[in-house]
Amino acid sequence: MIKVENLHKTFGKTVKALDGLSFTANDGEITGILGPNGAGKTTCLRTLYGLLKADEGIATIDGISALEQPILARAQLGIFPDKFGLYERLTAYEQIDYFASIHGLSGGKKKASIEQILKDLEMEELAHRKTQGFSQGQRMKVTLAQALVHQPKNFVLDEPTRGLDVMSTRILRDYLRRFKEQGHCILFSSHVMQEVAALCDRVVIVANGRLAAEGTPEELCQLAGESQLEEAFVKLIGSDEGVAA
Ligand SMILES: Nc1ncnc2c1ncn2[C@@H]1O[C@H](COP(=O)(O)OP(=O)(O)OP(=O)(O)O)[C@@H](O)[C@H]1O
Repeated sequence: MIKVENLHKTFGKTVKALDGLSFTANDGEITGILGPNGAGKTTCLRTLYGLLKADEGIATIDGISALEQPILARAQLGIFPDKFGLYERLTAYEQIDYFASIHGLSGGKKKASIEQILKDLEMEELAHRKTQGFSQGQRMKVTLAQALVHQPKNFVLDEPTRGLDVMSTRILRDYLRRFKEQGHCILFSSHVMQEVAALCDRVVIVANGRLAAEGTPEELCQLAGESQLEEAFVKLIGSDEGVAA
């Protein structure tokens, strides 16, 4: 479970990226953070990864403070970055092995974890090929495997489908649904309305660094008195700037 309470972050003297943001992402659910450009989504996620220190507030992953115990909190987290930084001279297996070692896995446990994730992602045949020349879908699978080889309970993705082709997006969506069914907590940021409506159990709408509304897509539509999430979103934040349909 990921919890954010009254999170504040100011850059320089004037840019208030987070202004008291609070929300919870539960286990067994996919939670989407939806907000226009500059709303504070990435700043919030970077605080959870331990890459940024909030000025004020609480951010916990399974009850562990990302601000006070960032390394321990980070160990409970799989992170899917917005760019796939693969080491092209290594094989897929070697890359996953490297990330497994960073997460403290070794010996038989490491081997078993790598074999499990290769099986889960149906990528055994790719395992011993160098990643140079991999298709986008294959690169995405390696990135997913790297993020999840230590079997974290929580998975955070920053605009995961940005730049992905249709096939890769489908593979990713299917995997996220399966991961959720196993009881994991999934949190992803997006400003793509269709993606959020199709995948999320709960949506957290962020605007100007604050929570504008939260609920299931249906609840948000009801709250705004609209039948489409896109219309509800525009009504709830009072603008349609920076949002993709
Ligand atoms: N390192 C930084 N230094 C200065 N300002 C920053 C920094 N990081 C973010 N900001 C500012 O904080 C605000 C929130 O940015 P953030 O990247 O969190 O928004 P976002 O919701 O992820 O936007 P997008 O959808 O465009 O990625 C913006 O005004 C941004 O310019």
